[in-house]
Amino acid sequence: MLADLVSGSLQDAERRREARPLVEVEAAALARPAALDALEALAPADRVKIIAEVKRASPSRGVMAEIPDPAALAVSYEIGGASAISVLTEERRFGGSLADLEAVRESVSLPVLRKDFVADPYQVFEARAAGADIVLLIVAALDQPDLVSLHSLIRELGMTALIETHSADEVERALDAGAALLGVNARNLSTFELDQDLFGTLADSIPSGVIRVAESAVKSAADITHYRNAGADVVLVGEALATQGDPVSTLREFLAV
Ligand SMILES: O=P(O)(O)OC[C@@H](O)[C@@H](O)c1c[nH]c2ccccc12
Repeated sequence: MLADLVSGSLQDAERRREARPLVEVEAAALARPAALDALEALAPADRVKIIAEVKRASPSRGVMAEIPDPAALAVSYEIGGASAISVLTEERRFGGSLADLEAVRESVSLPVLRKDFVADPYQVFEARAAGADIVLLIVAALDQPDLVSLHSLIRELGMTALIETHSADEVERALDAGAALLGVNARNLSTFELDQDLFGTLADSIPSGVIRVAESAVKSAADITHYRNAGADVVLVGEALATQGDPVSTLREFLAV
């Protein structure tokens, strides 16, 4: 399933590349104002930080939120106290787009994360051209040389990689690749099963100095507390915020733990 998601994203990138060749996207990426410093925005603090996600749909849940105005949702996230905004740009199963990311970028002053199945340098240049500050790299979707080279490119463009893992081996690979912002996804992207305790199991193997991000499976403030107690510096929340009528108060409640 993960392989299908990656190949779908790559096919979509190929289609966009026909309309807009790499040289053009590269020029647009370099013309952007410098990326925001995500490591500073997400640095460990005496309170938990939240990356709030603009998420319409997922393979496991189907369509969950219409989100006619992703920029307005992102503004609510900023008002509610989020430290960064994640935008799904995967089109086929998550219903996102780079246009969503650009709209969000124009409307908030927080770092913005491109959440997609990135496996080709073209997608990294696209992310920067659209104004992303952070790019997700999923260890399970990449071999080690690609993980290392995509991470280098992300840094060369002044951005930060959120390197996502789902096992002890993957944490080791992320650290070998120089991860400074390391995510543990509670959801297995091949089976879609959730394991909310995985973060706690792996947290000790992440050295201090690396920002620890717990991803997925937050439904209530108690889940934020669960991750915080297990050592999370940052929690990434999608569905619980995107499907909420009042994301500002939900976020404030999540941040009050
Ligand atoms: O909606 P949730 O359970 O709060 O999860 C958000 C986020 O962690 C999830 O969307 C996600 C984590 N890693 C991913 C990789 C690709 C697509 C999506 C994801």
